[in-house]
Amino acid sequence: MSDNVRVYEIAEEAGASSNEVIAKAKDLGIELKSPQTAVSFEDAEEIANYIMTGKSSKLKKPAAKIKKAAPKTEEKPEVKTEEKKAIEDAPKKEEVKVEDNKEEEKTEETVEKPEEKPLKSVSPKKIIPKRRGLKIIKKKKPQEKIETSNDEIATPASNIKKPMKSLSEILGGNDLNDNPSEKAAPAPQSKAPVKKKEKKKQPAKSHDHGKVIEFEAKSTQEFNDNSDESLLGEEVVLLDMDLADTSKLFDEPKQNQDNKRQSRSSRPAAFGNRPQGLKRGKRKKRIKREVEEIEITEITIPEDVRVYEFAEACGKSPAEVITVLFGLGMMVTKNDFLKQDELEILGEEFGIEVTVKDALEDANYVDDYEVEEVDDSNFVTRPPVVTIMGHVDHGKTSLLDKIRSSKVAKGEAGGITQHISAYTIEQNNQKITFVDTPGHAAFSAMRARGADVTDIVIIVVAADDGVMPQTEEVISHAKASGCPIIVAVNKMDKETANMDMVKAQMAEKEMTPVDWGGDIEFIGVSAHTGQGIDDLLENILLQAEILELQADPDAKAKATVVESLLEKGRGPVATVIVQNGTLRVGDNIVCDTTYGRVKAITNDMGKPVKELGLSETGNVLGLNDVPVAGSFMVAQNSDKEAREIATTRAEHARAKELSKSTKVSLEEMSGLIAEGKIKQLPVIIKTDVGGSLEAIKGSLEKIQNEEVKVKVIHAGVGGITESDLILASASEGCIILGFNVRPTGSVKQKAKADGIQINTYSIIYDLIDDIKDALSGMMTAVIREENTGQAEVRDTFVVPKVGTVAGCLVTDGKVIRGGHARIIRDGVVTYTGKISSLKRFKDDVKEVSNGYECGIMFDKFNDIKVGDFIETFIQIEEKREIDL
Ligand SMILES: Nc1nc2c(ncn2[C@@H]2O[C@H](COP(=O)(O)OP(=O)(O)OP(=O)(O)O)[C@@H](O)[C@H]2O)c(=O)[nH]1
Repeated sequence: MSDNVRVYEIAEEAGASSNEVIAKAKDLGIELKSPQTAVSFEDAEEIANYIMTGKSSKLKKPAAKIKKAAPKTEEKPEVKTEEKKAIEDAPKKEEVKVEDNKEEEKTEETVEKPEEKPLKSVSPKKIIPKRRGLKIIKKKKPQEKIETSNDEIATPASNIKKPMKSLSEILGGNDLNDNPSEKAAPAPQSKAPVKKKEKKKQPAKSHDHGKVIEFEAKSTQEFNDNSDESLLGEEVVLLDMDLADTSKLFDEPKQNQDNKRQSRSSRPAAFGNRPQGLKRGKRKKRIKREVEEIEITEITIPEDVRVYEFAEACGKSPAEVITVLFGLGMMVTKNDFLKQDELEILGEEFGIEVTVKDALEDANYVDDYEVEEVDDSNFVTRPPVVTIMGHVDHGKTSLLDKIRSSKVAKGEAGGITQHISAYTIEQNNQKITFVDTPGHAAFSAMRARGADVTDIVIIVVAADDGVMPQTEEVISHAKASGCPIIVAVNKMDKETANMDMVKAQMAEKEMTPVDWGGDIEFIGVSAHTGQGIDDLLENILLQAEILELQADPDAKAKATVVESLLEKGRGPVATVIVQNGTLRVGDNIVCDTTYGRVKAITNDMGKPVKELGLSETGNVLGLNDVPVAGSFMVAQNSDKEAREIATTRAEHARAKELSKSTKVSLEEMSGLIAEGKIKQLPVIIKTDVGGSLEAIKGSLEKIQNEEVKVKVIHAGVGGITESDLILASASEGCIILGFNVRPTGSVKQKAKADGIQINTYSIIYDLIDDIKDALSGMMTAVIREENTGQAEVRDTFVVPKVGTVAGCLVTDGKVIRGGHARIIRDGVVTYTGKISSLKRFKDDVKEVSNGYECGIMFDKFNDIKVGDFIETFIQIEEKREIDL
């Protein structure tokens, strides 16, 4: 009740301007400065009433009240007629009002307010108008009520004297049949309404609220005399409406509802009583109702949505979402990301259609490119991109070298192709781009990527070796790529070369040669002599012709990154194959999460070029970071555009990474619990090129069993830096693995000082073997038992304060002091422990051999019986190796 009302609010209520309000307030002796000035509710009511009725108790203070009371008696007939109407309407009103249970709240407000009034103004008359929102109507006999109400009004004096009732009193005393006179108590309330009604109906509303009680009461005495019991069996309806409202209930139901809401406002009754109410309270209620009423039937959410975000979108609580998933055995917390299947389940459960929005919708630069740039009207034939795959040492690099007449293999550490590289050659004035893939199994992921940009796959099989395990793997990858396959049977120069053997083995793998009725071309070649190479190239071109490879050379460039590295002095370098358009120096490019401007391009021969055409390959400089091998490089209209796409994608990638770390299924949870035993070897991997990085990371992550595993804390392209050392020191036992990178100067010294182990490698097998050894060392040793001997208990001696000594004969092997032993009685092991004392006669001995007698005592065990057998054994710790 201490709330204040601002002038503009009064103006709004009274339908006047703020200035008018200020002026009228002045008449009442209330000084108001501006529309923002706050006044008490009492004053506000006075002012509003004064504006609307032209009358106010504040104009003539105590006298006015009396005056008001007086005309009331004269005017009562008028009141009565209205009241009569109300009573007549009452049964109808009941039906409507009964629905609104919240009416009780209103009555509480109305009772409190009048109680305050007597403190201020002496006369109870003043109080009575404050009562509002109470309408006590007896359900039956409405006619009687009219009569009684007439009588009541005839006794205004008693009403005036009547002190204000509490809510309970009012409720308890409104048996209208028995005590109609008590309703007279609020009679003075009608003074204001009566006056208002003299002028016009509208303003009267505010003061009519309390009248219903009034007209049904006969006398204050009766009112008081009423007991709660008197209401038993009667239906009492409490309405927060005045007479004017009552009529509106039927005429304008909507407006009436509004009134109901208003009256529920926490505003003081005197002012809040007004039909229009104050806006603040009103708005609140409305908003609440609207929220409740909205039924969510469909939602659109981003791909990575957390439980609480989903719950919010559905208008549910996170607990409801968690409960549903929990019921299905999925353990989630409110911060966990929801998977696709979980979203589907939840959608079904809540009856909500869930649409998953692509989080990268605005940064899907590859899709956008396809839509905007690819125009088949400009298509021309493009050179094929060929990937050579095969088992290690079957001669992929040698073959490519022969084709290009260069010796790439020589420079490679350990003679192994460490990463994908691409080259373009010309055959009969037609270009062919080759992609060389490494032979090691660790690079299988990269091979799969290689096949993605590939038009034709060449599987190299050594004619002397035939199909090897990796050949089989390669076949699967090649088939999965859907590309035409050509088998190059290499090393045909060798005496042991056996084309038919290769064909037969390949046919077993559903790679039937054309001359055997299949569809795979087998070309015998020799990387050494150059035999069959032309034939191979001709075949490639033939296949390309069949494929009708086409692209638009005039479009903006789209290329695939087949390799990436960080080069000192040059920055990030991406080896790309152009798939559409022409990539030029100066192009603004985006490459997944990286972006930049093409600073320079070098072709596969290392020569600077201005542009790369269709299917051509080269190294691109100018990206802000090392891109992921396999990502698409697309030219953008502006630097800003490129940056925005890359930034959005980088943020999304980060969120994804985060989501991975928080997503835990029930299955994983139990795994994690068991993981208390799992030992992790934290590593940081640094490599010279992106391809090696991924391959090493992938291989290391695969090295794990139920007990040990590698935990890659960080993996990056580039040299080992101090920040790597900081990262390593934060993780106990972390090893830094450098592949083709080495720590220098301060980094080396700091690592030594901090005791951080840095292992560098140039051969991937060595790195993997080292890690396997390290993991094996971390595995718990297996304890193996080895029986050493057996002794039979022939006698027992109890030595006071010492224990029982078993007099034994060693029947097998030897018994060792301090060794482990089992006591076997009737074939059952009754004790397992350690031999604490071993004697021959009186002497302590270390061991007693087969056929000799001895005295044996056990550690804290004396229950030894004649006829028991003592089996002795030793425990041998055996180191295990990680088995992969
Ligand atoms: N006799 C003979 N030897 C060959 C031929 N092609 C390759 N070699 C030899 O086979 C070995 C392996 O050749 P690479 O070209 O390195 O084989 P790769 O498949 O590229 O091997 P990785 O790079 O380790 O995957 C080398 O010693 C070559 O000299 C060939 O046609 N005839």
